[in-house]
Amino acid sequence: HSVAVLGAPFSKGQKRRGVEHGPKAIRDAGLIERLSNLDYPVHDFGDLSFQYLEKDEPYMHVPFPRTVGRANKLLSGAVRNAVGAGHTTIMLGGDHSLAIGSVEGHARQCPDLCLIWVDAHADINTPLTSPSGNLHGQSVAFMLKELQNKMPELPGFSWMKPFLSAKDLVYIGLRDVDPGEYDILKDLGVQYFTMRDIDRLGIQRVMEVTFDHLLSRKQRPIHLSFDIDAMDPSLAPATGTPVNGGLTYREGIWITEEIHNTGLLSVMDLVEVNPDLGASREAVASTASMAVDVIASSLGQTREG
Ligand SMILES: N[C@](CCCC[B-](O)(O)O)(CCN1CCCCC1)C(=O)O
Ligand SMILES: [Mn+2]
Ligand SMILES: [Mn+2]
Repeated sequence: HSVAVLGAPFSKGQKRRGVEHGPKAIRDAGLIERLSNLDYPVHDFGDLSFQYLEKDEPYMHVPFPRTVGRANKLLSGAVRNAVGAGHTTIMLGGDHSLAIGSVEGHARQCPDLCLIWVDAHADINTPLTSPSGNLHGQSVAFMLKELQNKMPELPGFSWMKPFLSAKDLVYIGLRDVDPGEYDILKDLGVQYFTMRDIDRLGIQRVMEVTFDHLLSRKQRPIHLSFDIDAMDPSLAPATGTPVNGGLTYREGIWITEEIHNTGLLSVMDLVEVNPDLGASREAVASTASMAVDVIASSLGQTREG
């Protein structure tokens, strides 16, 4: 079937400028050409245009709630339409707050989806536990039904309600988890693999256990939300919250090859590429190239020809 590419140039889920240029950096690294070499039609939907609301006072210590909420409402509709049209959909961020709209829109079309979150961070703070207030560190908390009694009514988010169960989520690559997030992960019994777990088990076993956890009872659509900061900063330096000790190139590509081989990938986010944060043009180019390799591998590019 066909692939849709959707650019989401948005940055208000966090405070560092530049991540809104992520989609352009990934495209400039040759994404469309690389996908066209694979054997299905590619539809580039271009970039969404987001409204930046001028009057958008913080709620508690959460900045830009209305702007982030509105952006995700728009993105939700776009992803829902792309999936509904039969496309495997690639959302290019932009910061990780965009996963709220991407996964929500996907879930409206595919309510039985499961979510694989590849990231150095859990992004599961509530507004009450968040150390920064930044919504890119809270995306998963907005999705989970089990957390709705812990979530305040944020202005800008009345268009959605939680839609995901904790058992339908697996994390891979965690290495910078806040205390409040750790408590939530333990309380909810979320399945997660830290970089230490990957060192102990190896990435092949991690993927076997991930698919057993998510797919053994029944096959269903996969939403892959891939934060480029899951990769080691030596491979993806141009990102807002780099953390040492990340995935090797081969671990990252093993993850995406195995997800492709399930035949169940339905929507993928590739977020947090910030071309303004590379120390050199080479650093930006290697980060964007890493993003293209992750996406192409998720869509069937192989290392064996
Ligand atoms: N957990 C953090 C980082 C969120 C990163 C979002 B992502 O994954 O999309 O890039 C805070 C991390 N931590 C705060 C204390 C000092 C060290 C960093 C937060 O701000 O919630
Ligand atoms: Mn993230
Ligand atoms: Mn991250």
